[in-house]
Amino acid sequence: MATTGPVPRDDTTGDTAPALLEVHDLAVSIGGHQLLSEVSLTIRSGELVGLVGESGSGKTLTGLSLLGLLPAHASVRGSVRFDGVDMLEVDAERLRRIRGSEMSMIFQEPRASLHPSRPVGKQIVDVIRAHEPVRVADARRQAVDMLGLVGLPNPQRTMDAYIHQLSGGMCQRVMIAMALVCRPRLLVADEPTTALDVTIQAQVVSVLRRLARELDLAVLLITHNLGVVSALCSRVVTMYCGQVVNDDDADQLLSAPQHPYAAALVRASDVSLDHPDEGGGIAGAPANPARPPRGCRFHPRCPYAEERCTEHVPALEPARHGGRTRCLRSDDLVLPGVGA
Ligand SMILES: Nc1ncnc2c1ncn2[C@@H]1O[C@H](COP(=O)(O)OP(=O)(O)OP(=O)(O)O)[C@@H](O)[C@H]1O
Repeated sequence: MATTGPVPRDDTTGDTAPALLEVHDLAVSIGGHQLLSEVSLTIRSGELVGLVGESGSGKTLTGLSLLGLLPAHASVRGSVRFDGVDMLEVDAERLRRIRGSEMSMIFQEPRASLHPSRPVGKQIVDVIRAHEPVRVADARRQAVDMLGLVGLPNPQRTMDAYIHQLSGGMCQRVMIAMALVCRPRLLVADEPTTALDVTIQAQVVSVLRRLARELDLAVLLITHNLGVVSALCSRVVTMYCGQVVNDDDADQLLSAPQHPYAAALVRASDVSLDHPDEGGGIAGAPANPARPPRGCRFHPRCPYAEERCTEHVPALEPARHGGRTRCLRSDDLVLPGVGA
C-alpha cells in the first residue's frame, strides 16, 4: 500500500458536534444480489472520517448511496439522513439541489468527470449557475477564487485550460474546486489520491485538510490507503463484505485495532510500508457480499475464529476501547497495531 508520508493530522473536531449525516441499517441490492447490509455510520459537521476496506467491500456503493447516485434499478432500504433530510425519500429535484450545494462527491479519475473539450473554468461556472442565481461574471470570480483556494498556482490562466493541458494532480484540484465551489457541508471523496504519485498525493491530502478546516467541511474519505487515512482522518470506518465491521478513532485503529479484519488491514499496510517487496496482502480471498459465509463473514480468513464464529452472526456493538466493532471475540482479543 503506498503512503503519503508523515503529514500531521488535524484533530480539532470534537465528538460533541451535531451529526450531519446519519446512516442506519442501509441495505442495497442490485440485480437480486444483496451487496450492502446493516451499514450504519455517523459523520459530524467538520469531521474527517475514513472509509476503508479491500476492493469489493462496498465502500463506493456506500458513498453513492449517500448522494442518491446508485443505479436506478438498485433497491435500497434503511435510512440516510443528511442534515435532517431523509435522502432515500427526497424527490429528484431536491436531491439535485442538495448534490453539489450541500453534499458533493469526487472520484479517483478526475479526467473521467471533467469535459475534455470545455475549458475547466466554464465547467465550474456551469456548476455555480446550476445552483445559484448569479451572473456569469460573478460566477467566474467565484471560480477563480476557488481555484486559488485549492492551491492552483495561476487560477486565472487555469480557468481557460482544457484538462489535457493539466497534470493529474492539477485535474484533481480542479475537481475538488468544482465539488466545493458551492460550499457543501459534506464531501465524499472516493480514492481521490489513488491515481497520483506519492508526492502529489501528499499535496492533495494537505489541500483537503486545509479546506476542511477553512470551509468547516465534513469529509468521508474512501480509500485503500491507510497512510492517507492516518494523515487526514480522526475516525475510520472499516468495511468487509458489504458491512461495517469496525468504527474507531484513527489512533486506536492504528495502535490497537479492535477487530481482526481491521487489524489485518493495518498490519498489511505496515508490512508494505516497511518492506514494500513483501506485498502485504491479507491471507485468503475476500468473501462475496452476494453470497456471504455463515456466521461472521470474516471467519474463513480470521486467525482468531472459534467454533461459534462459524454459526453466530456478530452485531456491530460498542467496543472495549470506544468505537464499535462486529466481533464475537472483541472482549478477549488483544490485537497488534502498526509497528507491533
Ligand atoms: N452497478 C453494480 N451492479 C452490480 N454489482 C455491483 C455494482 N456496483 C458494485 N457492485 C458490486 O458490489 C460490491 C461492492 O462494490 P464497491 O464498488 O462498492 O466496492 P469498493 O469497496 O468500493 O471496491 P473498490 O475499492 O475496488 O472500489 C462488489 O462485489 C461489486 O462487484
